[in-house]
Amino acid sequence: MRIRVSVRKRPLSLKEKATGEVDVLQVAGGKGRVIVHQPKTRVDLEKVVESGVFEFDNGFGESCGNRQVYEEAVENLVGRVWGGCRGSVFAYGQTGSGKTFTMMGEGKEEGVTILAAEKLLRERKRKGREDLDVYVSLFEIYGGKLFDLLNERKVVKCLEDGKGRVCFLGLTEHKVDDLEDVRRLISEGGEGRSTGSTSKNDASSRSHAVLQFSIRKQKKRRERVGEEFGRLSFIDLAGSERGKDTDKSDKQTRLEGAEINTSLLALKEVIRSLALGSGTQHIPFRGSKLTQVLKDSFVGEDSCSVMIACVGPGGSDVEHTLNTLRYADRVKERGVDGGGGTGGGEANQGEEQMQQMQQMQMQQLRGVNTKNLDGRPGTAPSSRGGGERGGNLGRRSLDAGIGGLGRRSIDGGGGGGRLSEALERREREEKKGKRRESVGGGQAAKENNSQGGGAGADRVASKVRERIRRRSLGMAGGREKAEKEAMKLVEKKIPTIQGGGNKKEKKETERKLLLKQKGKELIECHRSGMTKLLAMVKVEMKMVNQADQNRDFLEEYLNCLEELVERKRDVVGAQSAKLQEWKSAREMVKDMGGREEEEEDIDYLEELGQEEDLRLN
Ligand SMILES: Nc1ncnc2c1ncn2[C@@H]1O[C@H](COP(=O)(O)OP(=O)(O)OP(=O)(O)O)[C@@H](O)[C@H]1O
Repeated sequence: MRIRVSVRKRPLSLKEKATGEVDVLQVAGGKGRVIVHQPKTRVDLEKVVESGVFEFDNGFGESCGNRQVYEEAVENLVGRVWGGCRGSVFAYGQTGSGKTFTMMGEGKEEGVTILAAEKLLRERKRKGREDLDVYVSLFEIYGGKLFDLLNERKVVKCLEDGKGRVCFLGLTEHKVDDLEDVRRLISEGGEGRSTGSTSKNDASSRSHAVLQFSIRKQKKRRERVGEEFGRLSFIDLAGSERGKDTDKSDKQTRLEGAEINTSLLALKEVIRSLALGSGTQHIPFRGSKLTQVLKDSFVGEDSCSVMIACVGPGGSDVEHTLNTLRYADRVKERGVDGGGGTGGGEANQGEEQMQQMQQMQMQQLRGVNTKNLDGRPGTAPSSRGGGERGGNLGRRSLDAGIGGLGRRSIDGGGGGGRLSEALERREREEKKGKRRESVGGGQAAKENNSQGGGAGADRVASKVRERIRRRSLGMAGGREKAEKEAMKLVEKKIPTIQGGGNKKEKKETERKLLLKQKGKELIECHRSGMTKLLAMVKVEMKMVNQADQNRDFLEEYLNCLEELVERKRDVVGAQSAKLQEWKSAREMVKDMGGREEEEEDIDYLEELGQEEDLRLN
């Protein structure tokens, strides 16, 4: 599996220009080098600009059209489909960053999907492959379900055949002979897509849209459809967003936002696992509908993918832009050959995987070839800073410009800065004799108490213990009450099941069931997150000890730490997405006059989430 990663910057919109937005993004001459300038005010009120440099396979500035994006990033993949390849092109980015514009086009600017269709149809003629037909299907993934956008939004099932290949039950495929057919189908399907409004985009796509071109052999007698020869999927992912972007939106939009983020995290997790593993590695394709659908594009020797990371240039979006670029950077680093795993059970990724990751980091470090802006071999690893206590690495005053900064200096340098600050703090605390252990989740803290677990970890552990105690008391003393409540719920459900309940009751019951389901998912997600964190803590302990004993290990240590922090963010991100889903479901129940039965648990989880955030920051 190979992933090419490109970045596309859109121009400032009229609205942004009117509000005086500053362009903080520079794409250097189509080479794939992207520079982000992030204005900041330091604690001493000095204004500084942190500049970060990222490198990708391609970079497209605001003056590049869709055709250039297509020719440089996608065309090659289209050609490979005629060799039987299963490929995918996916656009990732913040809401309003230009994903739909790039994929589907707008006005006279044709999207890369149309341009790819043009080549597919042209090649068919040129190669004289009239024995093969081109089919188009278009569906969206919304709320964990698939809807056929070319067949009145009928529900489609995503299954696997005996050979482990993904197939779509109930999805209509439309044979196309010319480009007009494709244009018509795309515009027809686009009308049925779920859209909503966020603070960043008035017509935001609230679903992942998947346009598939299937190359099929002509069907033989008795066959319903011809055998598939190759497949090319274009995925216009729903916008990644932060709670802030949807905080003024309605519950539905927030619930959608949480689901979108969950599936994007699952996609990242899949790519990460693919790059880590050999064939025996578990790949969590079942983490979301999106990853189940994309499975074919990621496994197998003939699979190939292109990611187009879309970014906005505005200063107010710089956090988003950095998030997108970091996500893309991870995909690029990970998206290498190998990754042939077909996915087994939903096993937890434990210590073994972390060790593999550690090894891989070291290998990467040995082969690292980072350049400074001027093209000279750089010193990025050391500029990541721990050894130099580089709290200010990657920071320059406005006058100083950006020259000479290492790659990913915001990410790396800033991270290094945080690390060195933390090290300094630790030293200070040690001197005062009140060093606090700052690693580990609740469970981990419990286990690590013998190693001097500090107040933060203790607090989490005591909360867990308190919760377990309260639970057990409730079970011992309140069984009767619980049974009564269960009966009440069943009684409420009976009229609905018998079809005799009124609409309101039915809705209320459905919402309560949804709330219960979301609660269950939240707790499962929390539990698996804790297991992952625990595995990470074990690796961290080893790393810290090694780095303490052997200073030569410091650079490897910093790289591993960076990876660990990223993984912890993912775990916390997944937990807060699930928490958000649960909260939206709870609000829906409250609206119907329902009671909050699990408030206590959630207060606890919210607090835990805040603890995690504190620990990561
Ligand atoms: N490269 C570009 N050139 C000119 N205008 C662009 C470009 N990219 C995006 N735009 C404009 O920006 C706006 C938002 O773009 P678009 O709808 O494609 O964003 P999106 O990433 O798909 O958002 P969402 O995830 O919310 O659906 C549109 O009005 C579009 O015309």
